[in-house]
Amino acid sequence: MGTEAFRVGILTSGGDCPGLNAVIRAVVAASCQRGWEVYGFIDGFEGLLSPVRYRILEEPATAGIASLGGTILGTTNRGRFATRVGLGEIQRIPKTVLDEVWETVEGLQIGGLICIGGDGSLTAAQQLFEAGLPIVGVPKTIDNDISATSISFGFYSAVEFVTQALDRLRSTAISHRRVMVVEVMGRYSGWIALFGGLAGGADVILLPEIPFHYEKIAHEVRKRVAEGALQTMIVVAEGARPAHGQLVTQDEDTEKGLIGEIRLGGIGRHVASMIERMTSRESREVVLGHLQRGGPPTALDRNLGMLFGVAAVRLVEEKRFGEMVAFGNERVGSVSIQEAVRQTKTVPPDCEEIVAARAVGIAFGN
Ligand SMILES: Nc1ncnc2c1ncn2[C@@H]1O[C@H](COP(=O)(O)OP(=O)(O)OP(=O)(O)O)[C@@H](O)[C@H]1O
Ligand SMILES: O=P(O)(O)OC[C@H]1O[C@](O)(CO)[C@@H](O)[C@@H]1O
Ligand SMILES: [Mg+2]
Repeated sequence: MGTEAFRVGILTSGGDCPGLNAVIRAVVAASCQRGWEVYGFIDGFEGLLSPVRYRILEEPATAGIASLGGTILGTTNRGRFATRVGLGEIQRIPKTVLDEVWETVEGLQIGGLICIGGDGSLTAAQQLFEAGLPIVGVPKTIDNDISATSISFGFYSAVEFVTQALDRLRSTAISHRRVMVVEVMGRYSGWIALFGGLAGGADVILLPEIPFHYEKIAHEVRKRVAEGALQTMIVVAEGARPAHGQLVTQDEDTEKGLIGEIRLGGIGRHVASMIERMTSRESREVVLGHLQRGGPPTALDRNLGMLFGVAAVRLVEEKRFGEMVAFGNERVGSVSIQEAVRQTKTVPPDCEEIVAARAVGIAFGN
């Protein structure tokens, strides 16, 4: 690296996620070990545009942040870097925006820019790399929808919260003999619904990957009532939809001109009202929403964040730009960002967890 101070940039982009601060902490600590300076850009890629906003991250100031939820750098999934606006739809970042990023990175003499983001932000990072910028990617997602890494931080923190929420909701559902419909995040992937639903003892799990039939769910509820069950717990992924129906979305942001990914949400209410109508069992819906993303990371997610941060610094040191840290074969390695964002990782309908769930009587509405 030579003796002159090397400067690395870091940013967090997309929805926030438990474990981001653990990555930031590891990047700062590992960079300091090498005598590098770390510039943390504020509010994701937006901080690279005029007026450029960054903080110089020093080692002592980041000690202890790994246990904190959110990101000390701020993040956004709205603005001038929209690349994904629906399942499989990719947009190009305007050249004027790419040119401005170039000027910032060149002007500040950033030798490597570590972009921590989900599938959309990494698609943006790939476009910056193609424009010649020294980009290294770190996958972050509560949705677990990034292929090429078998695991990413944030997911298990979200699953833990869903599990605890189901434990609580069951006792009130039992007391009132109700059907409880719990809507969870995950966008177009059902991982949070599946893993949270299994751990939390759901009776019915509705996934984007398995279009459902209301009649099948109603049949399940009636069967359970006939068998003496006091409650039925239904977990529905925000991206789940009936076999002959549409995704339920919240379009207000797009109407307000805030460009970014389509917002999903609202299917829980439809399921609860249909099931109440079809079975005459009182039903309630609960949307867990951003509670799944907030709060401190689990121990696993802190440690994963640390491993990913250290690996990202190593990629910068080795000038392996265009690569993303990835977990596979029980170790941390890397893959090209291009490869990593090519496909959304969805739940295979015949995966081990679903086969096991069916074996213990959990229904999927199909
Ligand atoms: N500055 C930005 N301007 C516009 N869109 C952005 C910006 N930064 C990220 N995005 C968009 O936000 C979306 C989500 O980002 P990303 O995939 O990184 O996060 P995520 O973990 O999937 O979380 P979420 O999808 O909830 O934001 C993507 O569609 C991406 O294109
Ligand atoms: O911050 P927002 O725009 O509400 O994002 C919500 C989305 O972000 C995620 O939390 C993470 O991708 C999704 O599960 C959810 O659809
Ligand atoms: Mg995403």
